[in-house]
Amino acid sequence: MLVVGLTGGIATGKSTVSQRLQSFGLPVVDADVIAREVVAPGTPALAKIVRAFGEDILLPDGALDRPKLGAIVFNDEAQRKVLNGIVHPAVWRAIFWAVATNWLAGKRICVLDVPLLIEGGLYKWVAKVAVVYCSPELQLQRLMKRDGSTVEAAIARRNAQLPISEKVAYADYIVDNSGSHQDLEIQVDGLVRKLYAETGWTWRLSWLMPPVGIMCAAWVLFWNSVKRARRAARKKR
Ligand SMILES: CC(C)(COP(=O)(O)OP(=O)(O)OC[C@H]1O[C@@H](n2cnc3c(N)ncnc32)[C@H](O)[C@@H]1O)[C@@H](O)C(=O)NCCC(=O)NCCS
Ligand SMILES: Nc1ncnc2c1ncn2[C@@H]1O[C@H](COP(=O)(O)OP(=O)(O)OP(=O)(O)O)[C@@H](O)[C@H]1O
Repeated sequence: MLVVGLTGGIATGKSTVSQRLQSFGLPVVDADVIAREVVAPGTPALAKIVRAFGEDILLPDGALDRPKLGAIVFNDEAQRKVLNGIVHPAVWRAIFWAVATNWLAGKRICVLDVPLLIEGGLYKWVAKVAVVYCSPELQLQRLMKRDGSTVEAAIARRNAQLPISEKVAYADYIVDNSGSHQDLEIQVDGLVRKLYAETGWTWRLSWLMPPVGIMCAAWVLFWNSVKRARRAARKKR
């Protein structure tokens, strides 16, 4: 399976690209969605956030007050590091399991949509890196329009990441999103063709993965039951 890291700067168009990739049937693992799931009410990560940032960081219904936490961490690097230290390990773990699941399901390609792919070092673990690019000025305009944010808030968010001009240095593929939505679609279609060409012939063996996965799971269950039986026998003696 070809694992592709999809990244870019904030609001350069990753989600728009990943929607198009999904329309071709490619599985996309979205780190932003995972980052929300791992801080849902009742999770260990949310408890740690409350310990670090105080009870005030929760809404009356117990959910995380995201705008409030955003206002803190996007204006204070030290606080952002604290939050990243809590949330990122859980996100990386969930991404690992999502990749493993797609692999066992015999998928030919798996795309990881991760805003902090470069900053977090995950780019070292993927076969190919695709960077969605647009100029910093256009990025700012799109960010303000999408989030209805002030120029100061948008700049603070943009500055919390490696500049897009530095991210492109890590790219195997650059998706230039400086034009219209239609221009972007043409580029993504080209990217999909290149990715399929990259998978070579080995993916043809991927139909083996589901039965192998089932056999592995059966083996784990069997081995656990053997261990349980041995423990029970030892207790009797
Ligand atoms: C600070 C939080 C609560 C703000 O939530 P909010 O709903 O306003 O933003 P959302 O999560 O939708 O993120 C929007 C974009 O901001 C950027 N961003 C988010 N977190 C970070 C961060 N820690 N550092 C730099 N950029 C970030 C990404 O480009 C992301 O796509 C939230 O972003 C968060 O929990 N961030 C830490 C987890 C993280 O790093 N997520 C990114 C994927 S790993
Ligand atoms: N080619 C384009 N022309 C005009 N607007 C665009 C274009 N591509 C994306 N946009 C808009 O720009 C905004 C940001 O795009 P998108 O949400 O896909 O970015 P993102 O990189 O996923 O952002 P984030 O890092 O916050 O997750 C959205 O409102 C989107 O509709």
